Amino acid sequence: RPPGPDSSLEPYVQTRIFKIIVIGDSNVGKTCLTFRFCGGTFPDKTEATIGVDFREKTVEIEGERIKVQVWDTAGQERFRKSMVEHYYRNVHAVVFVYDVTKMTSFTNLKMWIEECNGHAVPPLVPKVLVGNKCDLKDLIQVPSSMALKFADAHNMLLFETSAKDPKESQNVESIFMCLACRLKAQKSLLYRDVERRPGRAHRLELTRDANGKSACPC
Ligand SMILES: Nc1nc2c(ncn2[C@@H]2O[C@H](COP(=O)(O)OP(=O)(O)OP(=O)(O)O)[C@@H](O)[C@H]2O)c(=O)[nH]1
Ligand SMILES: [Mg+2]
Repeated sequence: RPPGPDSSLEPYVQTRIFKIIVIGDSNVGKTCLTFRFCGGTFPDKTEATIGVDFREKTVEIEGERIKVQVWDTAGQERFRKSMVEHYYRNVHAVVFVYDVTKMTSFTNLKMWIEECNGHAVPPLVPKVLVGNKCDLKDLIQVPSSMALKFADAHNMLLFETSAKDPKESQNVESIFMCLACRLKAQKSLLYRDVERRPGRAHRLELTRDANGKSACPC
């Protein structure tokens, strides 16, 4: 049967892209965490990131394919200064990382949050806190209770992870999946899509409704 007028009502499937930036001191493990999420492995050797490295992974949430675009940023000031504006432009979510074995990487979070706030990131943009290198149990300097208090005060979820330990890979996955779920649930992104592509919003909405209940892991 040739396609009739009804074919225009078929749900329009478009892969949405969520831009998630990973921020924090140099050496806390941002590159390793993003590698673990996007590639599934722990890199043997890393160099300090210069500017930004992009990694991405397509995930499926409630039947919708979503491209999670991870921006692995540089922690060293000299490698990031010309890039900062690009990091924060149209960002959908922010991951702040510290190293549980290095107190200064935790106390510096204040500075990273200030930088983020200084770039007019809307309050609706979800932010999470990640304490990395939990496999180094004997070297822990930042107690969970302290990190939790900080996360609460800043309205963020806390994830304690290890990019290195394969047994923790599920935890690393849940950082990004949790954010992707929250973003998917946010109507504002839908409206942003509407602005860019007039006429297609209705079909996107149909896709959402058809998928029923949330499969969010958090
Ligand atoms: N034990 C342990 N080491 C880790 C872990 N994650 C990263 N590392 C090590 O920490 C060092 C720094 O990791 P990177 O991922 O390059 O750090 P970064 O935050 O990207 O650093 P910049 O790019 O300079 O901002 C490397 O030697 C990693 O092997 C972890 O979960 N456990
Ligand atoms: Mg790096």
